[in-house]
Amino acid sequence: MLKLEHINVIYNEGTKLEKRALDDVSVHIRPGEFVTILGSNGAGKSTFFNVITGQAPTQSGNVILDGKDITHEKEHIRSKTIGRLFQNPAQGTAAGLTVEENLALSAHNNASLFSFAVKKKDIALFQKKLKVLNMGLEERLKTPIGLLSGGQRQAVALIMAVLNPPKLLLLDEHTAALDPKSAKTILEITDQLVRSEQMTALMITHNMSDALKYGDRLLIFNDGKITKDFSKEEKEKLKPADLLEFYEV
Ligand SMILES: Nc1ncnc2c1ncn2[C@@H]1O[C@H](COP(=O)(O)OP(=O)(O)OP(=O)(O)O)[C@@H](O)[C@H]1O
Repeated sequence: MLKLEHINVIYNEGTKLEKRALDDVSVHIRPGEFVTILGSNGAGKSTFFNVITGQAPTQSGNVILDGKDITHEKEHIRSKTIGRLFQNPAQGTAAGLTVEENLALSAHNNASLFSFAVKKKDIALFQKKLKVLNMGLEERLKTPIGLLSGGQRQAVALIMAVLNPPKLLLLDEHTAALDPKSAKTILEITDQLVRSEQMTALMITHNMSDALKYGDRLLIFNDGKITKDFSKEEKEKLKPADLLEFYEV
């Protein structure tokens, strides 16, 4: 589904600030896999996502999505098939627009300046999708999204990301800024949506329990490399404390 072959990313090459963020990374993600990703700060996890979305320049290597080499494809083209959620829900939503206008933007694929115009038939769909969250957000379609709490806003961002299910969903510490209860709710819904829409998803987290509980494969990054690749069966035998030894300090 997604293949990265011998990816190298070096920032500030040839200067004192040179940093090899990804060091000959190769990995094959199979269709429908839900992969969790752990690693210390600076290990290269976000750069890995940035290479997939086209936001990080690669020195060498190839990115192949569904058999197509997208290494040189522009970010805005890739964003049509690759969805991404960030730690800060503000990054995925427009504060000045209402909940329904934000959803309309996603539903109409940001196709024009007026994509946020809400059509009558949209309303029923948005209410149905928001109801799944069990947060009462289906009653708040006319609320400016900036007035929602972080957890509520991230929940809407999640629905926006899967309204037209992407081929690949990248979750970049998307619950890290939320309180434990909201984080749990968002993770449960994420898991449910990934499964029901049969999406391929990659999720970066710093929470070892979540990395073991969710998904069916676990990758561990260290110093620009994938140093561990646990299958579902291997993952099921691990406890959070077992993972500490795989972190380099
Ligand atoms: N645009 C950039 N310019 C220069 N260096 C960068 C840039 N982006 C990342 N780096 C460096 O590349 C390395 C990998 O960073 P990256 O953000 O991918 O790590 P990470 O595993 O996502 O870390 P964290 O868990 O802290 O988010 C770090 O040393 C970082 O400082």
